[in-house]
Amino acid sequence: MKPLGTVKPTSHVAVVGDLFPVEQLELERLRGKVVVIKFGGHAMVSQELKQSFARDVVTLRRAGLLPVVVHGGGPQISAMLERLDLAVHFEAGLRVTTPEVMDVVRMVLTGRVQRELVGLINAHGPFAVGMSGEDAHTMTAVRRAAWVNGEPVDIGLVGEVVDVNAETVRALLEQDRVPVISPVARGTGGEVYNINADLAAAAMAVALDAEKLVMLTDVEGLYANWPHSTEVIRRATAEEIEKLLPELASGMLPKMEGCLRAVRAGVRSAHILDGRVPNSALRGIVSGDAPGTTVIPDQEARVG
Ligand SMILES: Nc1ncnc2c1ncn2[C@@H]1O[C@H](COP(=O)(O)OP(=O)(O)O)[C@@H](O)[C@H]1O
Ligand SMILES: CC(=O)N[C@@H](CCC(=O)OP(=O)(O)O)C(=O)O
Repeated sequence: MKPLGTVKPTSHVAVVGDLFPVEQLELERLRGKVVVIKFGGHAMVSQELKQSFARDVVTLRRAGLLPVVVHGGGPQISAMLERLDLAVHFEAGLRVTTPEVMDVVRMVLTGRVQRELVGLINAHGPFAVGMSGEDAHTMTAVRRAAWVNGEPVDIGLVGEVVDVNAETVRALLEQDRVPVISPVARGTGGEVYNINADLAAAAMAVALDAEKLVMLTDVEGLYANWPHSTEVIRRATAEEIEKLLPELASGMLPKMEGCLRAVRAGVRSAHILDGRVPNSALRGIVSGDAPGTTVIPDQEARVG
């Protein structure tokens, strides 16, 4: 198989010229490397932000990086469930997913959110190809519980990714495409599972041996002692995040678990970025000192 690093960079777009020299250097360093970008549903708050995200992805691709998008859509699923008079219920940040809810999850994620992002990216050229984790056995999952106060709670058709077949994604990258992946997975018996998008992005980053995993959300980063304070933890090791996990609530729990798993499994760094800020994906990826929260492997902290 052709190494992914041989994909030729195409021409830069204007915004690359606006980067600081140190950012240009980082962009150069990341050429041919995979960056997995998780675009959270809470960061998709306006058309301008979605368009800015799409432009960033195309800029990265044109600069020779290999961006892979894993999208969320939690608020969009909840809005549709409410319209359909179906219950919206989470346990430890994971949606309780009945078979009826699963139909809505699949419909909203793959049929709507993914289609919209693909359309926005492709306004710049034929880059994006949408796919679901179900396609070509890309993500295989087993049913999982949520852990609440140390006890397992049944949350229905929610899966844990146990295998990623990244060949289809790699083939798309080799063709200069940008894969846009919905967090839905297939079970070994053909059943369909709802996967938290942060954990799906982390599994994809590990399988693709990504250089960076970035997660765009609706806060500046991981707050210490939230909700009492909004002081952002700027940098933490995997070990430090592991200690914090039991204190974390709602959507931040799977996000930090995803960052932890990714850096423990070889991804060089994981970042929580404020997706409400235009160009946050591009700036966060090329900045030497990314805004938000950066999670690094334990050994890196010992070295540096
Ligand atoms: N320690 C924390 N720091 C920051 N946000 C937190 C923290 N704990 C919980 N949260 C919540 O997590 C939310 C982000 O997760 P989530 O709602 O799942 O967003 P997304 O759709 O981007 O995945 C924040 O809006 C905030 O309400
Ligand atoms: C199991 C589980 O909770 N799945 C999520 C999938 C979407 C998601 O994670 O979207 P965000 O990243 O926007 O939160 C859900 O149903 O909301």
